[in-house]
Amino acid sequence: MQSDTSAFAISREIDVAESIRGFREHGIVQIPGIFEAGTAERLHRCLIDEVPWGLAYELAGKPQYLDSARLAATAPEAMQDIERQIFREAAAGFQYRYFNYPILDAYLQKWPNEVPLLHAFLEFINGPQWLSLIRQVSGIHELIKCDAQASLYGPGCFLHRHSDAQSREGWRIAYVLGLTRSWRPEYGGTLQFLDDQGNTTLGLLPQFNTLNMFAVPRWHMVTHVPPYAPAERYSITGWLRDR
Ligand SMILES: O=C(O)CCC(=O)C(=O)O
Ligand SMILES: [Fe+2]
Repeated sequence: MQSDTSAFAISREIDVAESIRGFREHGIVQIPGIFEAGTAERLHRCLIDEVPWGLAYELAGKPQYLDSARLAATAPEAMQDIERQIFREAAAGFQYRYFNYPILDAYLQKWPNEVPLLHAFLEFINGPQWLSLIRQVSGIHELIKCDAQASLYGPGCFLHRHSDAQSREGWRIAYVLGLTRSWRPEYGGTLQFLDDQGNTTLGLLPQFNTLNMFAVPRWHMVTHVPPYAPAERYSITGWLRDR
């Protein structure tokens, strides 16, 4: 831990009591205006300008990652092949396709194209201020750490229904820090919660400087972004863990 985390300021205007009530009642809560405006702005600009996005998807149940260098070096025909495989598996079962930057992996493995602001952010959300806010809102006092990835959903991106059931890894809460401006429901990218029958129980539109957090396991997905969407859905997401 050695980054400068002073770039990050949690808003003093959060309605903590209302957030506690919401989480207790629904296991899901949305906190608008979570950071001071300058913090959100800086993170947003970083995602737009500085992140070397790679492509995340699965093949035969195994996570795949084409990092930004390999993505740029993959010939169009080879890329079409990959996209066909992604679609084939999407039609048959679980699949996802979105751009991401795995902040924790990059941090631990000291990636050469590291993004210093995101590494500082990872340290900040593992610091006392952030963890105590999340413990307070969730009532889960055993939370000890938090991982993070930056994600970008543009046209053709989606994340199929899953529940984040990884209690052996210590996953207790999933969070999504929305850093998306001017989104419309027609652009997809909605974080949908589902019941056991697959009915949508709640859909959250991408927002700017808004924190979604929910107890896991719980069925959820990110809806497909159509080819005509003129915007990109940016967020930082991860899980809060008790081990
Ligand atoms: O981006 C989102 O809204 C949710 C992401 C998610 O569910 C996941 O990464 O497991
Ligand atoms: Fe998830």
